[in-house]
Amino acid sequence: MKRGNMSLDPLDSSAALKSEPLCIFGTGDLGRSLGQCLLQSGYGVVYGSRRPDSCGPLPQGAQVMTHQEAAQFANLIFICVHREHYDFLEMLAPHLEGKVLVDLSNNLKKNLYPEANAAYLQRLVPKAAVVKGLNTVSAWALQNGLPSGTQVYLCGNNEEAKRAVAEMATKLGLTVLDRGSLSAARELEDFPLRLFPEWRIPLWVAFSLTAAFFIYLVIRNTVYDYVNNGQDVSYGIMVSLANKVFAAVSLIMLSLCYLPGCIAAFLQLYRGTKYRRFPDWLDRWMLCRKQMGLVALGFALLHAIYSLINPLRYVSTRRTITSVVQELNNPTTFDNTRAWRIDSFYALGILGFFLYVLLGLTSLPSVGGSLSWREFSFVQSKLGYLTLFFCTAHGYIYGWDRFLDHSTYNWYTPPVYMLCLIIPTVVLVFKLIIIIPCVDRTLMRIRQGWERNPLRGETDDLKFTNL
Ligand SMILES: NC(=O)C1=CN([C@@H]2O[C@H](COP(=O)(O)OP(=O)(O)OC[C@H]3O[C@@H](n4cnc5c(N)ncnc54)[C@H](OP(=O)(O)O)[C@@H]3O)[C@@H](O)[C@H]2O)C=CC1
Ligand SMILES: [Fe+3]
Repeated sequence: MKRGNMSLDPLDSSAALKSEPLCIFGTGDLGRSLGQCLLQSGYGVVYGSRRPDSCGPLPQGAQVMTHQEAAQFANLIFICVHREHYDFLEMLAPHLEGKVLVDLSNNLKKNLYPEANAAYLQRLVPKAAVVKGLNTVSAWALQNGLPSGTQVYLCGNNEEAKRAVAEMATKLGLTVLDRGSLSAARELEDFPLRLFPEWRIPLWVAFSLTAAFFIYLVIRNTVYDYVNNGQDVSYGIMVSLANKVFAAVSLIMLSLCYLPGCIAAFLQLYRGTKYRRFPDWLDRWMLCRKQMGLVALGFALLHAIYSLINPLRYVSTRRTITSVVQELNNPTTFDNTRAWRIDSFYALGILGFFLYVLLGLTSLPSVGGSLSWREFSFVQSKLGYLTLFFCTAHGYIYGWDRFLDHSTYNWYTPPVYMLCLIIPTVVLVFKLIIIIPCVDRTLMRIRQGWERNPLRGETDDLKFTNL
């Protein structure tokens, strides 16, 4: 490494930064993985370490020296050290003057310190240009190859410093989002601490529905049988009853993926414009539709597995296979209509489940990304409604002629398969209304920017939504 080749002019042009080595302080997990990526992308890497002679294996081609020496070799320095150990940087401050310091640190929990780590670093080394960023990628992901287009965030007060870091990140295959000045650092540091934010509502809905249906079924089936008929059917809780709950939750959650789209369409029709904000609750609901659908798919999968073992249990506990075969072969006991009903019930269930899986697959970024916008919206909207239709029909055929039979209403309560058909039916009826040609035409015009009452401009309320 020739020192004579490089420019020590701080915040030099990014081209100069690229030709000179980049420096990494810290030879831990992140430092090593980042160094390896940078070397693979053609950058030279020099490590600054407390113990340059005994710091463990480093990526091939990297050099290691003391912090002070390493700092002289580069203008861009990645700080891969925990914030708790930043005090050594204060002593180094004179050697870091004018350098770009990239703060990658994260904390163990929110609001652990009164100021953001990057702001603290800036305070320790006031004459350096601190850029906060890249802290959302893990050492593991760097080592195992980042999926192309992985988003990273940057913020900092020095535009040129940010540009240099952004250029380097782009070369690593990352997509950079500039979040503004260093005051955004705390927000960036909180990103890795988020715990499934988009999953919270779907999981909460799934948990609540499961608990409610489970309790409801235990009371109206198990307890009812015990009290009224003196029969102990509590063994059914583990499979039959659970299977009913999974089916109901899955169907309701699938319909909840499509209900907000219908509500939004009616709102746009009512308002006569798409340029007004949806209520916050509707926005939040729409943002978690994908997760809602995946949770619904999970429950459908459970329902499919439980349904497969359910008849086996039935045969082994209540009847023998021979008796079932005898029943089927006896023309006096064989009911053709019932057979049609059962076969249609299974066919619709299997088709519904197949489409469900297809929907789930296209929501994977690697599959969805390979589809055009039209293909994606065809699968998610048209096939989605078809899935909902099949699954709802599967439920209706299950009920068949029992909807009007008063003996199914134990303690005057409707069975779960009826309850779980309410929302899907409402959604399908809404959709039918929306696709009536005159309604559909008006909605299309609104979505293309037409306004019924253009003078009523609510410019601060602008919202462009593609449903
Ligand atoms: N690991 C990860 O996936 C990610 C980590 N981060 C952040 O990167 C930073 C480093 O994480 P990680 O690499 O996992 O941590 P490690 O503990 O693996 O490495 C930290 C490195 O800091 C150096 N160090 C330790 N103590 C001191 C000290 N007293 N003074 C100076 N340097 C010291 C050491 O290097 P040496 O012995 O060479 O001096 C050590 O290897 C943290 O702030 C973390 O939040 C951010 C995103 C992802
Ligand atoms: Fe079913």
